[in-house]
Amino acid sequence: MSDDEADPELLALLRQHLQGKLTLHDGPETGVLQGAEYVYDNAIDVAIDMRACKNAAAVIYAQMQQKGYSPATWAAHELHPSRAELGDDAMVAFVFTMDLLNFSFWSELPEAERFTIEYRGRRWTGYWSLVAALRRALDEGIPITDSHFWQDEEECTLDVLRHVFRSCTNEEMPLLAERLACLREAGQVLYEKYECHPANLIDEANGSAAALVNLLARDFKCFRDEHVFEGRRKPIRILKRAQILAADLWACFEGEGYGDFWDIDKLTMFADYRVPQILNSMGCISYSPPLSTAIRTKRDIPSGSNWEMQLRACSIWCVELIRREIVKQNPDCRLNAILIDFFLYDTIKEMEAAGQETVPHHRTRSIWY
Ligand SMILES: Nc1nc2c(c(CN[C@H]3C=C[C@H](O)[C@@H]3O)cn2[C@@H]2O[C@H](COP(=O)(O)O)[C@@H](O)[C@H]2O)c(=O)[nH]1
Repeated sequence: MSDDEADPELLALLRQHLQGKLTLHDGPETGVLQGAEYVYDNAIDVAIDMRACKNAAAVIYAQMQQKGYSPATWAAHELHPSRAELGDDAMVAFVFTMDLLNFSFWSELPEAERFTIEYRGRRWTGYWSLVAALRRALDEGIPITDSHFWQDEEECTLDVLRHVFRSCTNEEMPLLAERLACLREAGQVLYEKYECHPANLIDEANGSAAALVNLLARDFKCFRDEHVFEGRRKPIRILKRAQILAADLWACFEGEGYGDFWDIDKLTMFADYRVPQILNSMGCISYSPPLSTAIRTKRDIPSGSNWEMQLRACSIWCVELIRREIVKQNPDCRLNAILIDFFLYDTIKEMEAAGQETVPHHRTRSIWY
């Protein structure tokens, strides 16, 4: 075919698109948003306040504009390593390891006694303690981001992991044995299916964030964050760490190379224990009296329970409604659920640091978030 003859198949696709018959954004779906809406439609303990969401949309958008929120915000955090520092493949391995273990840092101990990592002369807690511990391990020559190491039962032992995550207080990192199990499983799957390199997983997703999320949920039990809701045959997919892994890659590679996903806007908010907290403090979601009491008295809310599923799924749906409201109020804006989520997480952490938390976050201990 000479250069000036267009490919008939391409012409047919173009014709369908122009006739509105083909949304070029077809492609893999994760099903997370649909499941979140289903739970919201059947929730009785969590409600969404549309007026508060409209107000929140305006406030969030204004502050995100003012702070210039963009994928580059990720690398702006002083503790996140940069691509330049690590190189692309080591950066992928770091982000993969980080989001494999990115769960359950909360503690009931006072600030001075809770699990804390000392690194570069500072004390890091919560999510940042994970980032600090991984960087400290690499500085110490421990190959904590190498999947061969994860599989080596002589080298990568629970005691070595205790050393990697040693606290400068008496409290051990929560769920340490579970974290070792995640590393072991991921090492095994990467060995069996992806020649030991997470970068091969990204290549397999072929530029689709939804496909990457689905591959993670399909091949790794420890990423398969899905739970039965009210006996429904199909489990509800939340996939928080699988989604935040795709989002962190997109952000740290600023949408290029290993972070280049054509469907990145399909990802939803990451249902953790911090964003529901700020949504509740902004009045966007509210709780039934029993659930509200359970959260305010810091009672354990079991993983996969009806209350917990409502909390997580309604938060996902609430952020989607805020996102739609932001787009309605600012038609040309390019914000997606990821950047709104990152902003909400960072904001509640600033509020926590300033002692301005008005409601506690909910207490669920699990490997999912
Ligand atoms: N939804 C959502 N959840 C997030 C994050 C992050 C950090 N992301 C960084 C990357 C870009 C952003 O700008 C952030 O700087 C951690 N988490 C989750 O929160 C919990 C940790 O809470 P705490 O113990 O208080 O630090 C735990 O479940 C963890 O998985 C986020 O962004 N969104």
